[in-house]
Amino acid sequence: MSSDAALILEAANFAAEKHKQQRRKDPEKTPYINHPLGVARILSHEGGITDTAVLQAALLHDTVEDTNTTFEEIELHFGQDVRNIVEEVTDDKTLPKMERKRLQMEHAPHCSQKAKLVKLADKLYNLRDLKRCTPEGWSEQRVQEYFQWASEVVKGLRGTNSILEGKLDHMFMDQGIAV
Ligand SMILES: Nc1nc2c(ncn2[C@@H]2O[C@H](COP(=O)(O)OP(=O)(O)O)[C@@H](OP(=O)(O)OP(=O)(O)O)[C@H]2O)c(=O)[nH]1
Ligand SMILES: [Mn+2]
Repeated sequence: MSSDAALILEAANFAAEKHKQQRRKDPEKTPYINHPLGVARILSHEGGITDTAVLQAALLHDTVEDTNTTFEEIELHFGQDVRNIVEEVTDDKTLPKMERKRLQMEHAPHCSQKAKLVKLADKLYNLRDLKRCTPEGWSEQRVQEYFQWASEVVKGLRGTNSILEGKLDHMFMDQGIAV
């Protein structure tokens, strides 16, 4: 096996252990790990990304935000490059939700190219997931507001990967949002 494949599997396994108690918000209660795996897969299979640190960061991108994982732990296991990307895509969960949403819009244009790639794939996965089925307790209006907000964040991520941006644009247009 190539050493890059081994590094990627190590990140997948780390994320699986960290997210093991967590489920998605869909009625089926899909295991949460499906999301980071899908985000990494979008980058490799759709975006053409082969950068190992980006694929590892995609697998790990919600571990600090949503589990007891620390940035130090990420750095120890996966190095500073991966830690930096994960740090850039992690929301501060101690802030109120509206503030977190506003900060994502504000920070997006200032992210590194590697962090922008993870953010584009994260949004693409979540929007597809919203189309697949509505999370429990979400109204149609909340779904539409998520699309609207995501389109604002994606505006700040443009010029990074034309394939992913094109697919996101199709989703926004499909939803009646001008891009
Ligand atoms: N579409 C969808 N999303 C789900 C589902 N289960 C969990 N999520 C997660 O919910 C988040 C979006 O829901 P919100 O209500 O807007 O945000 P919050 O969970 O952070 O409060 C995303 O977090 P995130 O990945 O950190 O991205 P971001 O949207 O916060 O940038 C997404 O991964 C599901 O079944 N469908
Ligand atoms: Mn995510």
